[in-house]
Amino acid sequence: MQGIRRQHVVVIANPRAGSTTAEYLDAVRGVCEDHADDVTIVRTGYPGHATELAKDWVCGPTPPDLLVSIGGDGTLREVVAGTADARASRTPLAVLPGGTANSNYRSLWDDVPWQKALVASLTGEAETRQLDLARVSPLSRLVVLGLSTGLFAEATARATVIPVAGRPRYQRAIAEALETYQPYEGRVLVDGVVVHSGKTVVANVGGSRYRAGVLEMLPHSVRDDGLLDVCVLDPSTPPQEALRLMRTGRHVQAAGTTYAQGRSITLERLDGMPLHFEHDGEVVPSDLTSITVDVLPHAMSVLASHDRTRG
Ligand SMILES: Nc1ncnc2c1ncn2[C@@H]1O[C@H](COP(=O)(O)OP(=O)(O)OP(=O)(O)O)[C@@H](O)[C@H]1O
Repeated sequence: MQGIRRQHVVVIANPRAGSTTAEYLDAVRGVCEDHADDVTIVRTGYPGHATELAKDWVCGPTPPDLLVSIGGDGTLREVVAGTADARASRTPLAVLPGGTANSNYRSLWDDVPWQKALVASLTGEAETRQLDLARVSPLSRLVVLGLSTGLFAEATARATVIPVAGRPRYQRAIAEALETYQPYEGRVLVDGVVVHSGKTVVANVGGSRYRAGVLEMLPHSVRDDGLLDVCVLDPSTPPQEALRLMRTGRHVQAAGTTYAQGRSITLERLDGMPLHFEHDGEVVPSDLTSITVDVLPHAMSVLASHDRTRG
């Protein structure tokens, strides 16, 4: 497999994502042209466009032999939504960073320089992994990276108006959210069994070990084990301290942390107020007080590093 040459590479790029610039896309084109006969770069024009483009390319008359997603975690979710139903196409998918948090990129490539990931994807040196996805019901939304409630949902909503580039934007958003945030009365069930009941600072289901690019929220998560990981924090450990520990995954040993794995995770808010949540970095408006996240085992085929440390 090593040293193959691609015939046609299609790059779907979100020019509105946090770090996708014209110069970056020119550089990507240059690297692709060293290893492929034909390179097409298509830019998204509106939210949801990446799903349409991905579906059209992989289901069309001339599918590429490599599809590349450039943008952040939201862009990748849109690309996967377009290709997951068309898996018969078997078009390999490569992920490059181009967003703000780029948590998927970190999880797949351990943040190596993008050139290394791209060359490995072009030449066949990368490993193909069949990652688990998840679906949120009753909304029927596909989740790639992970889903969270409480503090993280609040911070994600704030992040859109914070004029700071890159991962520090989410750090700032979380710090701001902490100033006014109140834990909610919640319950979490894993495969029908209650694992948490009471004050809830944040519940995170995934997916990726990382959220916001730097918080190792799910340090035990393996993305192709057919299971979802869930981590819930209550206020026993002050959230500021829990977030500090989370940078190295040590929050799982802290007081008030619940960590579990299963195929179906139900998140509830018990005080009658809507359960605010985000997934893949996008806040989902809804009046629901309860949602269930079900694993879709091995539903996403993606190229990744052989050398990643874990997950
Ligand atoms: N041409 C466009 N104009 C406006 N929005 C767009 C356009 N194309 C895509 N989008 C939207 O941009 C949003 C943000 O993209 P994305 O999440 O990839 O970047 P990010 O927020 O910078 O990165 P991350 O999710 O890694 O923090 C997506 O929700 C997508 O729907």
